[in-house]
Amino acid sequence: MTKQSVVVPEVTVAMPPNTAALFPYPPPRAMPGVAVRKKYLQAQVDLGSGLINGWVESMRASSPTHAKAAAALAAGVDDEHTAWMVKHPSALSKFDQIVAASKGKRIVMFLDYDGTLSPIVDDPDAAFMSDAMRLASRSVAKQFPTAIVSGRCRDKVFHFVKLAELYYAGSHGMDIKGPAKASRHTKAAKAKGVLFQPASEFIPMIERVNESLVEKTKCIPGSKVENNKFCVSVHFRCVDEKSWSTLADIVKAVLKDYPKLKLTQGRKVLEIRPTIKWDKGKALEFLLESLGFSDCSNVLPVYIGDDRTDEDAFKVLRKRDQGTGILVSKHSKETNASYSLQEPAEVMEFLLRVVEWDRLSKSRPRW
Ligand SMILES: O=P(O)(O)OC[C@H]1O[C@H](O[C@H]2O[C@H](CO)[C@@H](O)[C@H](O)[C@H]2O)[C@H](O)[C@@H](O)[C@@H]1O
Repeated sequence: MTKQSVVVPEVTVAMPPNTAALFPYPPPRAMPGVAVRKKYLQAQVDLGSGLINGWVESMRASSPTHAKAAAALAAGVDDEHTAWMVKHPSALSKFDQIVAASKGKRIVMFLDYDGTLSPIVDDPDAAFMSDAMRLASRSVAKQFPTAIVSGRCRDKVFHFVKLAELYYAGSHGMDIKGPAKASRHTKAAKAKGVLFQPASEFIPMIERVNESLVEKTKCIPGSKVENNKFCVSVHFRCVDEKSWSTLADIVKAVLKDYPKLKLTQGRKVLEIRPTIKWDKGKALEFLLESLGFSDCSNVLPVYIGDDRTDEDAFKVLRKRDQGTGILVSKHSKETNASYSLQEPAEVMEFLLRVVEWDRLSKSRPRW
């Protein structure tokens, strides 16, 4: 791939012609229980009447912090979880299987940030990464091309990670940049300075919606609006559950004036983003192409993430029948990932094992 075809300072992605398809009417009814859990896979939130309540239900179901579930898991009597682990085994216990699949292939590492490299905390501005995790990520990036793929704005996630040698795909992949300095990976792939911003025309609109949300959510204690440049997050984590529906209704009311924006759902967060067909899955494909792996069979993308928005990337891996998707979760969730890890500490262990395995592997072709 030539530099000219990779460096795209501003690219407009065609808007879907019919937004009605994105906001169906009449909306499907909210589903309780297992069905709600299955809705986990559907990141986009419908704005129709009643569905915001369905979303609130779904948010409760997909963030199982309730004592009962935790106790069942601790006591080893959660049959559903046991069955889930059979389908999505630990990437640590299946480590040999994962690295065997990479034989003769280049690993490219994709890492989500919140809940994957840093533990989930109440204050989004305090989601710091440990020094040990930073060292592990740096070691990974020495061996393999490595990208951080986050819902956060690129500058903010860089501020947390602080590693110049990585690729960063911020705002759910709507803001992609290559390493500041050329590395052996970037030299090989001629991808230094990659910049892709398919939603730049939305920045003024995002600023307006951010201001409006800040103003209108002031009345909800604990709510927080975070401007992620190409998207906006409205945080529910510190809001009393009794006020979740009210907060969701406020978001929905603001969004009514912005038909070119849509809602997606994360961990106790609603995310407002442009209706362009771009997501973490597309970002993964873009980065693979930029690295010169578009139609290659000799690449093994490994994507590790914890959230619904990461499902777009897991889906791409499944569709390509290539690579390894790893969901970070202690609880059973519908997912397109093949493996699981319980928490960031396990992610770090996995990364260090991959680095060590690669060092010891004499047969592995080098860059
Ligand atoms: O794609 P990610 O890197 O996982 O980013 C998704 C969102 O992550 C952040 O929110 C989440 O983490 C917070 C800190 O632990 C937590 O307080 C919040 O409840 C989580 O949803 C970030 O603040 C959002 O802007 C990202 O969109």
